[in-house]
Amino acid sequence: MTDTLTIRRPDDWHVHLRDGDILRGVAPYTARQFARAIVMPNLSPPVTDRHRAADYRARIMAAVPESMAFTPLMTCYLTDDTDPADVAEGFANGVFTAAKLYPANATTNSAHGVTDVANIMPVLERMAEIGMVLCVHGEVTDAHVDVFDREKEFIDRTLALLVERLPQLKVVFEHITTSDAVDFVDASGPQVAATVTPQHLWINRNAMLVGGIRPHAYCLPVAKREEHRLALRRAVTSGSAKYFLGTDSAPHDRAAKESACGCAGIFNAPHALESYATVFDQEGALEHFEAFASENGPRFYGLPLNEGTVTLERAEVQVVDTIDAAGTPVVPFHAGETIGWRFVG
Ligand SMILES: NC(=O)N[C@@H](CC(=O)O)C(=O)O
Ligand SMILES: [Zn+2]
Ligand SMILES: [Zn+2]
Repeated sequence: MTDTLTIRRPDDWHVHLRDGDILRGVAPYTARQFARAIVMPNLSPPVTDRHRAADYRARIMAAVPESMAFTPLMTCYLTDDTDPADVAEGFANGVFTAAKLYPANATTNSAHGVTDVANIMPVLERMAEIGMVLCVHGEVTDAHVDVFDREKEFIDRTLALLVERLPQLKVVFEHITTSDAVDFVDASGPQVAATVTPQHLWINRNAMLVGGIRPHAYCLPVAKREEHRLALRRAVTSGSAKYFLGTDSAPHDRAAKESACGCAGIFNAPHALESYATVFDQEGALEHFEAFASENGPRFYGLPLNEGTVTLERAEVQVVDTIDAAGTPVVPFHAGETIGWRFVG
């Protein structure tokens, strides 16, 4: 049995660091484990152009202790009015690493998102030309579609057509939650990849709804049936280069989640790597963990692999009930539970 695990330093290809005080409270948790992170642009107001992205990047750098070598990789929040030239210039200048498609009103702070992918075709065509990655929150927002079917519907109505229309465009289907998404990614060419969160590998929809309604298990896309969780576990541990680590760590004030209309999002940054490692261990697939955490992502994005390593050891770690994120109480994923791996550094 392996009792320590040393891997190339990993990256997080999808994280919400927020802004203001809570940014200072949460960013060090990500910077402690990951060399780089793709930072989501769904602030209020959203990060819709290269100037806002450069300013936000500076605020993130200021929030991370200097002793931590961490590089935030910025994304452009696409709207119906995004200027292709601004996106391309931001990419050329190294301000943007990717652009983010939020279907309007699909999730937290997505009201300014795209109402119809047809509206951003010129931006997407330009991105395909310059090799810039599109990150996608893949859910339809049609009120008639059941919330558990929104990811599958998005594949059928939007994503399949987009990939067919722009075969060169690099697309990350983010935080996938269904076997339908796994099937789609597996059947697509090498320009389509996916991230998977720790929570979707750990919980199914029962975690949210059995024995009481549990707001800290609520995120979007919502956790699905057990068969989907198992399909996600098989996908990430298969050794396929199409899957990589993206936590979707999404902190919200405890009170905003424990509410009559609780916010979507799970704060998993404090023990993200240990949570994933435990899954790979349980599946007998630790040999594929390093590629998932540290290699598949940078190769897909066309970025260098990190130098340096991190080490995990087999040990019982008790996860605290609440974290004080610079004044905001936030409940972490696995709160009150024990995880079987410890992050050494
Ligand atoms: N995942 C979530 O449930 N919430 C995210 C938004 C998102 O990634 O969809 C957030 O910003 O809170
Ligand atoms: Zn999302
Ligand atoms: Zn997210």
